[in-house]
Amino acid sequence: MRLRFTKMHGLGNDFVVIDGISQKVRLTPDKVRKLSDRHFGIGCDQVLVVEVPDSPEVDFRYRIFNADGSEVENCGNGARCFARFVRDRRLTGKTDIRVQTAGGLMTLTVHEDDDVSVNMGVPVLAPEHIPFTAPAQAETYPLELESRQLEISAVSMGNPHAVTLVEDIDSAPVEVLGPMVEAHPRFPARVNAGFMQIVSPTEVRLRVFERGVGETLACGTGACAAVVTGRIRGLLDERVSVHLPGGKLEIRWAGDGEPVIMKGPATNVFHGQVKL
Ligand SMILES: N[C@@H](CCC[C@H](N)C(=O)O)C(=O)O
Repeated sequence: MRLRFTKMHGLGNDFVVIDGISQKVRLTPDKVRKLSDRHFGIGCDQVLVVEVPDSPEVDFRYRIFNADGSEVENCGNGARCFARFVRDRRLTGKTDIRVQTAGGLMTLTVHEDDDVSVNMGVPVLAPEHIPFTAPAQAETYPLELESRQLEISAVSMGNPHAVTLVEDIDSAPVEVLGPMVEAHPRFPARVNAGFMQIVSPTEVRLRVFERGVGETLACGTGACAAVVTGRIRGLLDERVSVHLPGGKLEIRWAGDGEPVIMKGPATNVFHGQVKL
């Protein structure tokens, strides 16, 4: 099977994006791992597949696969790249695009400057829906690791996130704690592990150890989750700049019951064909 693809990235969180409308795409976890491999494949954090939606009320469905082959519910940077992909390939002429993912519906807006805004939906805090094992919903939860206890906040942005506050993001042991949090038994579907340094009420620094990938240069849903948890803890304002290793995202959250809005870039790298 030969597939046309586009390599894209959102702040260095990189994707192989495949048009599953004009070509037949049958991905297995093994094929996703091959495409994602940085030595023997194209290399990416996630593979995204654009498909015809189930309902005429939305414009597209897009599916998200982590580099380890697992299919997941949501991807913020991927959503922005998806929006640019369907516009650039003229799969739609709309500037407001409605898309269905395994995590729910999203609306994306492509701006004149090519940045994309995404309505990421209302964050979910009920532990059983994250999913996270806890006796009751709380702002923070103690999480026992082998060597120490962390104080985490937990939220779903369609996909699960645990966020820990750190003093200094540069020296935070993300590569050690990240895998322990990701695989913690209290997160039955595993979890994306974010580490956030608060710089001011309008500015944070963030590193994310992503479920199914490892540490990435940026995580869109992770940035939304970090701002939601920081707001709930009374540490952040409504509009926050999130500085990730790969660049900056603007996140807005008005609070309880409101959707999170994310704005940032989406970049084409190259087009190609691959034999699977
Ligand atoms: N990079 C993404 C998140 C991708 C999915 C995540 N690894 C998961 O397993 O939930 C983003 O920008 O949000």
